Amino acid sequence: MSRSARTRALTNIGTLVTNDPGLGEGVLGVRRDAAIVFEDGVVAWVGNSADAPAADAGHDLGGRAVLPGFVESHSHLVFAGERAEEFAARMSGEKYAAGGIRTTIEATRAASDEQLAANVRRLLDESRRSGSTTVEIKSGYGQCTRDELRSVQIASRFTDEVTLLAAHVPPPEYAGRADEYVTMAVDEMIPACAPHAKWIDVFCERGAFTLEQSRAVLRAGVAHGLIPRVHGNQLGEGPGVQLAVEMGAASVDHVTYVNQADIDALAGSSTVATLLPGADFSTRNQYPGARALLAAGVTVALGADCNPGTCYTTSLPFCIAIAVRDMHMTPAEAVWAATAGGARALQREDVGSLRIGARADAIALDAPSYLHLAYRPGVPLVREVWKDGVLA
Ligand SMILES: N=CN[C@@H](CCC(=O)O)C(=O)O
Ligand SMILES: [Zn+2]
Repeated sequence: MSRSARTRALTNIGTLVTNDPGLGEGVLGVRRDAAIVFEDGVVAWVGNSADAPAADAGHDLGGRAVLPGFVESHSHLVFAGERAEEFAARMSGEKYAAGGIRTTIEATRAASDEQLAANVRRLLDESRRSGSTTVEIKSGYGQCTRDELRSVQIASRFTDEVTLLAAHVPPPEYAGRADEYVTMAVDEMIPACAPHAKWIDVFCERGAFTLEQSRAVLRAGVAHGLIPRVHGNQLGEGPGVQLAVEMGAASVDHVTYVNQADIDALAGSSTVATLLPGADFSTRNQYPGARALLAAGVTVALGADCNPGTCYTTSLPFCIAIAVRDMHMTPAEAVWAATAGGARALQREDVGSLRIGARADAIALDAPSYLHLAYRPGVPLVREVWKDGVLA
């Protein structure tokens, strides 16, 4: 199939997930025996395979499933080194503590720009192979102006969804002086980095930053044109969810330990709850209460949260399998959360669905239905990935 074809028809699709209820059944807008046509990088036509219009290039899916590409709304790809020993110790009973982040700060500061960029490229390629076509990338392993600045600059070479994680954990030179670190971040780091980012993020958690410190960081980001998102309620109950709602954050991520007031606040807000079950898996944490959030009407996204500490996977299919098996989400809820949910968390309307006019970002599975993503855990089912209508 030519890469320069203007129109491409994908025919003989066994199950097509559109995420447009107007195009098919249920919230996933599922159609059987379907076809889809991409034109100039966007979705131009969806219908029955037998009715597919002529196109410059054709692709027979042989009954396989086609879905929107996954929208990964939470990843920490700018780092050096790894922490396999820390993981092994956890599996022998050690508890995860935010302080482990400092090991990666040290390695990241010591790495060259080229090494950091090569690591981002490697992980993005891995992520693409498991079906992610839009990926948010956070900084957060620099924690000083020089290293946060180069982190967001490197991230911005690869994605428009760059997050300045200005306050991840106080770095070693600010040990016991988190307030002073926040003052530095507000006065110096955020103004320097903001032109290279879209989002501002903070780790509001015991062992990281308090409510007041986190609020100050988010406010400084907003003052420099960034949109807030929050890491919160990962390791215990805390103020992260409420802060996210107060700030009108796009998402609050982790949301593992919440009370009814947190759920109610989220339900009455536009803040997405982004659940990261891979992190709970790799830290032997409890899983988030997805059913309670969904029952309250909260918008739920799923992210893979690739990072060297809590979760060294880029695989959203793996997270979908956990969400279904252990968090009791239905396969349809989990697939929606990893596609349309991720798009909501990034405030994007052009990705996360295959409605007419959406970006032609799609994946084909080596399976007849999206159900197999949970039914066949650990199997590399993503066979083809189209980005902007072109086979990647
Ligand atoms: N929770 C904070 N940040 C990362 C973990 C970072 C690390 O341990 O290196 C997360 O999303 O899980
Ligand atoms: Zn994170």
